[in-house]
Amino acid sequence: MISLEAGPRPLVMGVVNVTPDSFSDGGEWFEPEAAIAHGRALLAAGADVLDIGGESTRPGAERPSVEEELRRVLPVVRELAADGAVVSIDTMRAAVAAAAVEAGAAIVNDVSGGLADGEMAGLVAAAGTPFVVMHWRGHSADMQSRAVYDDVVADVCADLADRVEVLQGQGIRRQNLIVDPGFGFAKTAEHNWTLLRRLDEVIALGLPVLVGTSRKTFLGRLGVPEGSEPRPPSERDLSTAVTSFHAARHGAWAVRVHDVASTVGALDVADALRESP
Ligand SMILES: Nc1nc2ncc(COP(=O)(O)O)nc2c(=O)[nH]1
Repeated sequence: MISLEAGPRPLVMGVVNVTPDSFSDGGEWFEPEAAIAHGRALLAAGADVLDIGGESTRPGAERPSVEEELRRVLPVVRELAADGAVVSIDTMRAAVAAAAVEAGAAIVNDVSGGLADGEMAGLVAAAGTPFVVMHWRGHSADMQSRAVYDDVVADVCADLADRVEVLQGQGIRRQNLIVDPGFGFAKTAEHNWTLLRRLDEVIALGLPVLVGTSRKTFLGRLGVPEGSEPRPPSERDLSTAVTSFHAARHGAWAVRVHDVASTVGALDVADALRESP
């Protein structure tokens, strides 16, 4: 069973997207065998958890059917859980979460925090699994139109606190809840940087915090002239690792990354710099 106590070092959640169109690595691991092999490679590189997703959340992505999402993720969840890996299922659908837990998933990671499927909270409450509640303002198709805040950090924290309240009222135990500010979801680049700068305020909610900045576009725009194309996702792992270092220094519970090795290295540096107890 995974600990939800924030340790001195964040857990590393390795991303396995079994999708043809994820922004960050779309199509690379679409076949089950490739996805399983990739998951094993991430474990070998030091991942503590593997986050398996069958639906791309990139802006404008077409939603697969439930049957298609199940077809994509179940063989991968089953095989990697059978290896003994701690697997989280990245889904907004209760039916997919239920089947994945049945197949061995230990965590449900829902980018909608239970908003996209009214059955999700009951399923998670009954399953008793940890539940990642990410800050979300609607499906990717038009989410950026809702990237409007008075104070993005205060608003995101208030929204997350409200969701946590509602989910507890729907039977999910507080000690099973993890929050995530949802970098890149209904957020501009400036919103993402502000959330990172003031990460302490998210941590102050008093729940484990998952940070998912990996390969997101705001990192691709670093050092790129205004108006030019951002660097491709494959060139964003170094800056991702530095955000993992930052997350570690602020006490995040876990970081969700595509490239595990570079983040493990960054967390090793954070460990070395930590005042010895
Ligand atoms: N909890 C959580 N889950 C997520 N799932 C997908 C993506 C974006 O897609 P990707 O898998 O291609 O990174 N980002 C997050 C995130 O930031 N937090």
